[in-house]
Amino acid sequence: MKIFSAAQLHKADEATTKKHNITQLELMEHAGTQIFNWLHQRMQGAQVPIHIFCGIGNNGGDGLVVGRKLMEAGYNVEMYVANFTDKRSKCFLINYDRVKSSTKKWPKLMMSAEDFPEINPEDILIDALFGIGLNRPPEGWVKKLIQYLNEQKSFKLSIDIPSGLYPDQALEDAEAVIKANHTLTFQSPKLAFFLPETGKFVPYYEVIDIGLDAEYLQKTESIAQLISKQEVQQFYKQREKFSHKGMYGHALIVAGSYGKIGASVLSARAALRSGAGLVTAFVPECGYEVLQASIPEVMVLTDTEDDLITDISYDFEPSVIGVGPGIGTKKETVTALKKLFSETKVPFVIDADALNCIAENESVMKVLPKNSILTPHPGELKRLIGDWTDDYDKLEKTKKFSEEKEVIVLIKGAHSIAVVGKQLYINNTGNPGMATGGSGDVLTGMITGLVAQGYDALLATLFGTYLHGRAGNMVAETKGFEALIASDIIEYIGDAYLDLFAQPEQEPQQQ
Ligand SMILES: NC(=O)C1=CN([C@@H]2O[C@H](COP(=O)(O)OP(=O)(O)OC[C@H]3O[C@@H](n4cnc5c(N)ncnc54)[C@H](OP(=O)(O)O)[C@@H]3O)[C@@H](O)[C@H]2O)[C@@H](O)CC1
Ligand SMILES: [K+]
Repeated sequence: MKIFSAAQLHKADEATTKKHNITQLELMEHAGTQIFNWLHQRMQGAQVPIHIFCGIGNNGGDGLVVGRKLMEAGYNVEMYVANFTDKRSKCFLINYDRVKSSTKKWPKLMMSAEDFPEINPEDILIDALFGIGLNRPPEGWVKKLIQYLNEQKSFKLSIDIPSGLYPDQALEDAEAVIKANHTLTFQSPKLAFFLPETGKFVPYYEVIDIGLDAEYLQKTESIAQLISKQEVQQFYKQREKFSHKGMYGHALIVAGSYGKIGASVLSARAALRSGAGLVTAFVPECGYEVLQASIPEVMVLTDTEDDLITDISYDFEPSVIGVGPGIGTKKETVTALKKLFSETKVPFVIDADALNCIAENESVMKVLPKNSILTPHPGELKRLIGDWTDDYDKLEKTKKFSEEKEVIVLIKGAHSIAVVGKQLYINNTGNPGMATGGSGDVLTGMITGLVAQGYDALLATLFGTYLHGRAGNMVAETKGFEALIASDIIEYIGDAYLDLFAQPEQEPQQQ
């Protein structure tokens, strides 16, 4: 799904009204009606008090439409207008009048903190103060209003975006943003929903299709893409009946050091479970028995050193090399990596300590193979590209790094983001239970296993990240977040594949 900027959405709005000969007011009525339908379906006429807080722009206009519709349907509604300026939008004003003529009552005007209403914990709050037209942080009594609403225990529903948040710009005042329980957003999720500093204000959201011009949206290059099941279904390569293991590649996993041999076990097993035809693990001598005993399907090559990797040599042509988990950053390992990168012409998946070795040694950075897939967590990313001021600065710096080095960078996080030049692809699976040791080693193995099978670097990155998160979600369904460990993720890779094309269960037919 495409993620558009505020500017693009405003243009889409214009294109829609022009091309389809509908007015902005009709578009607003349609958008507000959809929010009303969403609420009505869930509330079924319940007389829970609903407080709607409207600004004076079009987001406020949406709030007025919702309020009018709810009142017409007999709900217990109170509407407030935060009159922070007199520059009210045209559609707001028309809807303001419509509220009066339909309900015989004006919304309550709020001019200062004295006008804040009393709210009970079981009441519902609807936030229509600011939408994507916010252009500076809320201040004064408006900021106080946001804080007052945040103090309430009531359920908070934001229209389009939690007020105070920019859709695609860094947050300036985290104290002036509605902490929404749920957000109903128009047409496209906003980039802010997926970034750590701003995503915390959007724990749950749903996209409401308000019918913006499909052709315009299709033609417009979005600022990012959200990768969900619908997208990854297209990536999947079906296996052919007359295929053999040689067709699914031979992955080499270079991982582990004394005390961290588990990392190589996790990566190698994950590469196998993802479908690599053959997997060989290259480990320090001390890892030999552990690997042979724990994964009989994996072949093992060992370094001459007992405790660490010092010289990576092998006697076959790997289709891909996954390198880094648990290897440490000792001088000898750095030298081995430099040699590997300069002498080998195969696709690489580079993770963990291999990334640290690159960041700490300019001579290794210089031989970083083009088209590699790098999978840093934020700490490793910082070592690679330097510090950033905010999430957007982080994305810009990563784009630059990706362009300069011609590599794919997967920034791991709650929503992992694959950066390929200027393009951003946002993963939509995973859960907080996956923040556990070894989870990244599993991902490295999975992406390596997919490249081995012939998926190109970008597809392998996106598909692997999706499956990793989906498998983690399936573990969480039975074990919860806390008990989830990295090995569990591997055990659910098969289920994650099956789930790609699983049909939803049919309700049993009534006799
Ligand atoms: N996309 C679509 O197709 C559709 C979009 N729709 C809806 O429109 C929304 C966007 O509406 P919008 O552009 O009128 O902006 P919105 O956020 O309501 O208000 C901004 C107003 O506040 C002001 N202002 C800004 N910052 C401020 C601050 N800190 N403190 C105080 N004032 C501040 C600013 O005025 P300024 O003072 O800068 O002149 C402006 O007047 C969108 O989110 C969605 O809900 C739907 O109707 C359906 C179709
Ligand atoms: K809002």
